[in-house]
Amino acid sequence: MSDAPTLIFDFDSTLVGFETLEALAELALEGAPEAGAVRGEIAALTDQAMSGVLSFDQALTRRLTLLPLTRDHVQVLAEQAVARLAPSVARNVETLRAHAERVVIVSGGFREVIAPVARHLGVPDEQVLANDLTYDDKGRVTGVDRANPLSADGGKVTGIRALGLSGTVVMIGDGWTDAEVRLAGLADRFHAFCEVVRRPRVVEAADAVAVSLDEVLHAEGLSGRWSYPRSRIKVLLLESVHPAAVAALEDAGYSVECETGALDEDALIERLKGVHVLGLRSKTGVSERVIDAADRLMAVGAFCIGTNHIDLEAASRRGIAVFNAPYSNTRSVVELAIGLVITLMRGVADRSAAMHEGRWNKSARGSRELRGKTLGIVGYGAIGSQLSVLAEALGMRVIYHDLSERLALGNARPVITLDDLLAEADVVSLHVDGRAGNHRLIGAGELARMKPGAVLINLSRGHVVDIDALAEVMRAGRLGGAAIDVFPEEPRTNQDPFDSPLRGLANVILTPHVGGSTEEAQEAIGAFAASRLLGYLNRGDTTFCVNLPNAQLSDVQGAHRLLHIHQNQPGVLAALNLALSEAGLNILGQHLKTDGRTGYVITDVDRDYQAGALDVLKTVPGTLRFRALY
Ligand SMILES: NC(=O)c1ccc[n+]([C@@H]2O[C@H](COP(=O)([O-])OP(=O)(O)OC[C@H]3O[C@@H](n4cnc5c(N)ncnc54)[C@H](O)[C@@H]3O)[C@@H](O)[C@H]2O)c1
Ligand SMILES: O=C(O)[C@H](O)COP(=O)(O)O
Repeated sequence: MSDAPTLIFDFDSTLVGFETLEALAELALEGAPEAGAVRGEIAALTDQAMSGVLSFDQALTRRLTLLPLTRDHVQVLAEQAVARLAPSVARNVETLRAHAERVVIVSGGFREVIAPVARHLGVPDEQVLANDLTYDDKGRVTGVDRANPLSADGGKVTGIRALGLSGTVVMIGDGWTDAEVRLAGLADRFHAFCEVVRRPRVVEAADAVAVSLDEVLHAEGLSGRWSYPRSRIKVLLLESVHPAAVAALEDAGYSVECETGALDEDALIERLKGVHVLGLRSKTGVSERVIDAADRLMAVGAFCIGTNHIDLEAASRRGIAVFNAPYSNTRSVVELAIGLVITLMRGVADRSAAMHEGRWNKSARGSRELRGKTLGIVGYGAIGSQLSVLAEALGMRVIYHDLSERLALGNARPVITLDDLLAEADVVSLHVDGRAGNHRLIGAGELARMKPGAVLINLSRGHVVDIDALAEVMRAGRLGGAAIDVFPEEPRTNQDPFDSPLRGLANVILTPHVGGSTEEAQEAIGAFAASRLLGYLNRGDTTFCVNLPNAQLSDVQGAHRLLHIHQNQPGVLAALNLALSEAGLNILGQHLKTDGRTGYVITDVDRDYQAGALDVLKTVPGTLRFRALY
């Protein structure tokens, strides 16, 4: 520990995510009519002091004068302080505790607010340099103890100098007074800490810029909670992935960038440079070319059910894990399917359109109840089987056809062939997956086999129905109606035009791929897919991964975790363990999961090994990807 650096932390906007005086202003001015204006003045004074354009002493005095502060306000903030640590500090508490004897907190803020945080981190009292508030006999704040050097300009420099620190000293903070410690020669390095606030003048004066504590710990050779600073792991989310996902990934410390629309192949290749994790929905294709061009990609999150637009084989070959959200929008699709059955069987869409054009057409002709009618479900997976339950509850008879053996729910009845289903159903609803073999599963021949007047619904994938053939059948009036939500070619963004031979046809409902687009579903997908990605990034957990062997893993405890993805070929595990043993690593636990093409070995090892010992694992024949977590 003796050659470890001393870390000097600023408090406000560094260890915690707030500025003390601004937070106290919130408490002291609650409900006051002038609150907004006073808070604004305080924030401006803080900023001027932290950027070095106003002296610290002046800023402190003027801010205290503006506030009717009491001991109670200070105590309330003190009680909140530990819960308001900056995110990267909160996740590195253990590391800071382990290093606490070489941690100093220096702040122009107040000891009463800092003390609980210092205690939480195990930092001894004598290593906390801060101002002491003074009170009158009614508990009102009168100012700060002027005998304390921290109350004056240059107070941090004076306080740190008085400590007489030896060895390497590292200053970490967001303000100009922190930069001054380095400029006074009292620190060997200054990290401008920008997780909470970024001040250009401070950044310019810094030796390094850190958007998280992970970065600082990594740069200073102190093991943080993770092997690689999370903020350097770039996540790119396309197609307006729900903010819940953005928040979850950012809260965990990763750097997230978002785009609203989908990207074409060339644009995606360009945009993926340096990206570790890609998130998308159904519109962005991830081809083999994209996978091969990606220089850092380790995981793809499909924030939807379908993964047919991602080359899973190519991803497996590169050891890139692909996740989806298989159940989060199931119910939304089913509800829309039910709505479409009723809407088609009553001709609601055309009647509504006529009314909007000023035409009144009251008639029962062609309108039918769904009670007692036969619903034919093609693809009895998650959506198909859920639809079966709801349709029966509405009085429909349900038959289904699936390539695999599926449990019949309620009174639903399996039929062996698609043709049998088409011949019997009044409503045909398609819920097959997007595999290539389902291309034009419903073409002219299948449409001809449907009962005259029956209706067709496609909420699965656009390539499943031959759209030209369907348009012809609808024009000929052979079918009663059709509702199509998915198309062979779909616009990438809401600004792009849409065209289809189905436009303008009677009792044909066209929806812009919104089967799963409900607020509930999108939020659930955002949370679920982000949790899968985080499980993989943080623990190596591959539960619900669609292209690599699934391994459910707990957090790494007291060990380093080595994740090795390889081609499933004989001898890899033996070679890996030989390499581990030759590198002097002590295995604490090991799992091997394989599927037809890939193997995944998770090895927890004792933390006591030589730096560089792990490099040899990348050379084990068959290795596709290797990473270490600690
Ligand atoms: N419109 C939307 O917004 C939307 C939303 C969610 C899902 N989807 C799509 O809905 C479809 C179904 O989703 P899911 O979650 O139920 O999938 P799933 O994988 O649970 O079920 C698909 C079922 O189809 C069966 N199947 C595949 N090909 C078949 C064929 N040719 N004949 C008969 N059965 C076949 C499979 O065996 C499986 O049981 C997928 O294509 C998915 O991408 C669309
Ligand atoms: O696969 C899915 O879940 C659906 O097709 C929904 O896709 P979307 O996220 O692009 O709406």
